[in-house]
Amino acid sequence: GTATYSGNPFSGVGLWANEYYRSEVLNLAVPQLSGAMATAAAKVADVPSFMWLDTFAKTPLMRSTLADIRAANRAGGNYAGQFVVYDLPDRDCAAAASNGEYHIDQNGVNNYKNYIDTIREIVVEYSDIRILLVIEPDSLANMVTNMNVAKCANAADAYHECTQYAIAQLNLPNVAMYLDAGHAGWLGWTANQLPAAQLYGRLYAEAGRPRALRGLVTNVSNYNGFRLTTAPPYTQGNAIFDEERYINALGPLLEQNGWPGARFIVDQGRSGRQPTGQLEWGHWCNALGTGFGTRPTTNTGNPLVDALVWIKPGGEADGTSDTTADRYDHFCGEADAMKPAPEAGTWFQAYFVQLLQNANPSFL
Ligand SMILES: O=[N+]([O-])c1ccc(O[C@@H]2O[C@H](CO)[C@@H](O[C@@H]3O[C@H](CO)[C@@H](O[C@@H]4O[C@H](CO)[C@@H](O)[C@H](O)[C@H]4O)[C@H](O)[C@H]3O)[C@H](O)[C@H]2O)cc1
Ligand SMILES: [Mg+2]
Repeated sequence: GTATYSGNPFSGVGLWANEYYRSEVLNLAVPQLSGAMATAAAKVADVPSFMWLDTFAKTPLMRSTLADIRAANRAGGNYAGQFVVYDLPDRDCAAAASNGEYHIDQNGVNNYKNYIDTIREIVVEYSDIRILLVIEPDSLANMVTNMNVAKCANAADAYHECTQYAIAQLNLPNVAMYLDAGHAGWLGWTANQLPAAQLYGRLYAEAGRPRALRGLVTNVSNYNGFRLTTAPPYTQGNAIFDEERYINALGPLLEQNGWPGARFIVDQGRSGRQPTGQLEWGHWCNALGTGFGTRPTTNTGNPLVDALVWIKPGGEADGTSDTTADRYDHFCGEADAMKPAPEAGTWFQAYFVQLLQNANPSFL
């Protein structure tokens, strides 16, 4: 069947447009639009994107999505599922907007292991389907650059233990995993490249070079171009001003630091407009001047890059702009952050409209 694979796990399968995002677009976005915008918006629902398992309560959605895919494959399809594993204890340790349900000082590591065990059960139940996994956005990248942040330093051991547990438990024949590696404006800085390569290489070796661990994913929930000819102004003279340059720099360092053959996928869901409206490269929250980007494809033009994909579902907020909220992060209050914005992960209609208006290729 489609499940087992060799080489690029994105080759030879169709990607699935899951019902969760389809429902947001068709039931939340489209009814607020009319005419050509409504017609264009409905097309977005057909673009395959990753489903975020950002709470334990959403794990049943993984099962229902895989049941949909099984039915489609039985009817002649050849679809794979795409999911984001995202529930570390003390999650998003350098920010506030996406803090999660589990806490290290409240049995968080054991809760996380139960979350992973649940996902493993579902993967085994659907061993007839190829399952493409992004593992824990923002976690390891924070271990590279934010050990000066108390919450990150305190979370380091738990992040390491939980990541190794996830890799081991999800190392299954129908799975391909990509570990989060920030983006060009994060780990692409010269000072960060080698420490990043050493951290990922060590993880890969410690994990025993698991077959299902295919490589790294970049630009999750960020807005960088994949292949630009002009450096955006906010890239501050960094020679690594797009994701391809970052990957071409990191790939060889991984080869030299214990991870030969690592491959990459890149989030392009919100990268269609370059330069974006960001005033600073580090302003990650609800950035102005962005658009839906390249539709998911394996036609990347780079042997290190398995696919360009949509990981952060465009239209779901990055964080609330309500300064009185528990999870308020000052980055969501910046001049280049769209306001008013709802809590991370909830529907942000004005942002969806911005992405649709600026989409490249256009949906209009
Ligand atoms: O001129 N120079 O030579 C020079 C050298 C070094 C410099 O330092 C670098 O500056 C960079 C900023 O330019 C920093 O990158 C930012 O780091 C933040 C985390 O700390 C990231 O935030 C995350 O973003 C995620 C979505 O991507 C959110 O989901 C998540 O919640 C959120 O926490 C930003 O993206 C990312 O852009 C680097 O760490 C820092 O090392 C700077 C200049
Ligand atoms: Mg985030």
